[in-house]
Amino acid sequence: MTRDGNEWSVERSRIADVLKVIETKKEQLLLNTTSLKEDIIDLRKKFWDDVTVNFDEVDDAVETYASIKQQSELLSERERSHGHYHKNKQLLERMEKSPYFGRIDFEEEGEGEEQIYIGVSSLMDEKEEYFLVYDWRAPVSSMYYDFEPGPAHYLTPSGTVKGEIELKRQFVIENSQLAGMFNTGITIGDSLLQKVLGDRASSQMKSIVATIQKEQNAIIRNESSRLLLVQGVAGSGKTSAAMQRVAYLLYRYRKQIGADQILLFSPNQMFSSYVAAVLPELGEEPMQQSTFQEYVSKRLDSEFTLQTPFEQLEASLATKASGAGPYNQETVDFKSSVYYKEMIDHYLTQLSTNGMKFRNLKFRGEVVITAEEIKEYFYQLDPSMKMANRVDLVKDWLFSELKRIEKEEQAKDWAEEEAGLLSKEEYHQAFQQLERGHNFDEETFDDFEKEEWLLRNWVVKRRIDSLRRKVADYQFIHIRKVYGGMFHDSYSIQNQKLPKSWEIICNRTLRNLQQRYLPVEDQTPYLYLKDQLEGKKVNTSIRYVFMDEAQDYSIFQFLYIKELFPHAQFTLLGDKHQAIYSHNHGQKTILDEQVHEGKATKMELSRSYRSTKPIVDFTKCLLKDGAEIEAFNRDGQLPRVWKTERNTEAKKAIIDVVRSRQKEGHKTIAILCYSLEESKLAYELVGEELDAALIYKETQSFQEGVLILPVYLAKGIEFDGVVVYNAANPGYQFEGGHLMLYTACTRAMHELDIFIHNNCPILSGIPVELYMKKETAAL
Ligand SMILES: Nc1ncnc2c1ncn2[C@@H]1O[C@H](COP(=O)(O)OP(=O)(O)OP(=O)(O)O)[C@@H](O)[C@H]1O
Repeated sequence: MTRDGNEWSVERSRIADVLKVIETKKEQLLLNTTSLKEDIIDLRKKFWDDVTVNFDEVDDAVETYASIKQQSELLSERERSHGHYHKNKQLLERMEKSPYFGRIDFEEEGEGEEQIYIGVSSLMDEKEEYFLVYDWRAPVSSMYYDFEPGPAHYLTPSGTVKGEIELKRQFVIENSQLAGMFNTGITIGDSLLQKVLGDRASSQMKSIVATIQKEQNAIIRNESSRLLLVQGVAGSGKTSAAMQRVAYLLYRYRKQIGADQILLFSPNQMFSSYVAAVLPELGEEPMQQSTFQEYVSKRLDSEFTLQTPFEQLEASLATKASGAGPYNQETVDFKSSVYYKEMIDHYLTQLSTNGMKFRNLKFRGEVVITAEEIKEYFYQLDPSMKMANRVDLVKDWLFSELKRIEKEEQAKDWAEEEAGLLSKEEYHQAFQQLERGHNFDEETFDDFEKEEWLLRNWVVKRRIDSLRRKVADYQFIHIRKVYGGMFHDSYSIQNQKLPKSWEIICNRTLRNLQQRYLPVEDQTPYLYLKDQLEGKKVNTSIRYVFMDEAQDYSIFQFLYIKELFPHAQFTLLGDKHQAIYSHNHGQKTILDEQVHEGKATKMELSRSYRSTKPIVDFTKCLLKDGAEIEAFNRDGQLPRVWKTERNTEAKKAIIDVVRSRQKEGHKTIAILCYSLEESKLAYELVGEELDAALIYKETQSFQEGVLILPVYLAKGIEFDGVVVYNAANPGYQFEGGHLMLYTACTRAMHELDIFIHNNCPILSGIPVELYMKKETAAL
């Protein structure tokens, strides 16, 4: 299509018309907003003028309360509307720059043809009669992503609408100007995608609404599955699809759910900040985000020193790199399995008749209720009751016992003494608290005896309340000992297959518990046991849970998370080829359908969009079963493998390579290392000269420039150029190590440079025509 052709001028003039409507709507909105703003200021100023305040009689007080309530409701309604207007204004401003990106001409069976323009939000004409632009999430818009010209259909709540797409067109509208226009046959034409994917990396992920692919659209709009599994190769758009799916669900169920009812479990906080801008860009509130580790810390931090997943990984990387084999692998495998969960369930059945461990309750340094008494009470309760219910009955009994003890203590000498020795501040505090609790009338504090008695009560209560809090928090159960009970000789595990190194596992677990150290593999099982005894801490308000990088969760972790959100539908997205954590080497991941016993729907994405074709062709050869990976046809240079012998040589080579990438215009360049230790070495070698940032903690945020970081911290993120610091690190050669190298190389969008300081068997299997061998002398 030529730029001066008739079609161009028709589309240009339509854009101009739509922009006029947007302008008018903006003016209208501004007018309404101004008057609303004035209303709000006025209401705030005169808030008390319209309220009749009278507390003389009960009836007057009720009336006063009602009138305050009415006035504040009016104010908050106005404030809400103002927020709403503000959001609409932002959307209109966004649409002003680019009102739409697609068009389909659709002839519905038995009806005339309609031109459907599609954009980030819908827009009606000035009379609010017909749509100038349809929201990309509207049912009719789905055809844009799903069909080429020809027969097409879409689903509406009242049934399927069939018809024919006569034309499908894409637009590039930048700064209100038509910059490109393509009629397209296939789903979403290559030209636009080429353009989008050729752009530079950014510290914030972008939305992909204009170029969503058919297979991604199926994930985004899936409504039927309670458990959706998405296995997608590196760069296939899993995270992007997840973000658009959140936006879709917020639109589809806008009357039923809000952004605070959607939760994304992300791999780390750097990733969270990377994806945070996508939903606001689409005019939606961001969903809740958390890492599983944050949840675990909240629950167990006060009881244990917790190992972080990164510490666990580092420990395992260090032993692999030294050639000693995976650290602690059998323990990790065992404790991450469903089998271990079943073992805990079995243990719980035993606990219902014997073996529970309780703590003595101490008051002023003396035991007032012994662990033995608590145990006796517990085991005389009906054993057919759930453990958690029995524990609650014990709690109620303890509360009543504490009441009795409180009374007894009030009569003791220490209470009299302590009441007599209160400081001025304490006395004041006691007076205020007693006043609040209506424990005395005005005369009481003038009556010496009464006052003394009240103060005695107060000092006893103050002390016993801290004990009450402990009881309320179930601290009377010695969970650490209960958990450890499974690893004692006295516990007989019948008919259960245990790992070969069971004895070592037992000793190590008991030692850790004694030292109050909880490694990652014990954290979820410990919480699971704790919840079975104390009652589950479920969250019923969350309706959708997304788990990105799902291959990094153990089956046990997933089962646990699933129980935490009983009313939620789950979307798990991940890539089996990027499973770099200890618990999933060679094991089934939660992306396997079999793990979910036929209750999951699985979708696969095999096309990679992030990297250029030469990079994808190279990286897929790092995998044994990479043949299924398909590259999007975007041109680029072959990856380069640089061989350096000595550190001084490597230093110069890496600096030169990074500088030449910068000269080519690339802004984010990552030097990816095997471990944190290697990252520190790399930083020492080239950090200062390249003005690079060393990323060593997951809490650091993602920024432009040269970054030096371990591969596992770069998960889910992408860079213009990637430099692999040393692909010959022995750790990569170990079982699962090639997946780390694969993860590292697939972070590159445009350029990939790999350094090897030695021979590198892992690269020897890659056909030589897929990369350039470089000697450093060539620099
Ligand atoms: N349909 C699309 N249109 C435009 N860009 C896309 C599309 N799908 C994916 N991309 C781009 O491809 C890149 C990779 O996407 P994303 O990070 O969502 O993939 P991923 O599958 O989560 O990757 P990984 O598993 O490697 O972290 C991003 O830059 C994204 O914008």
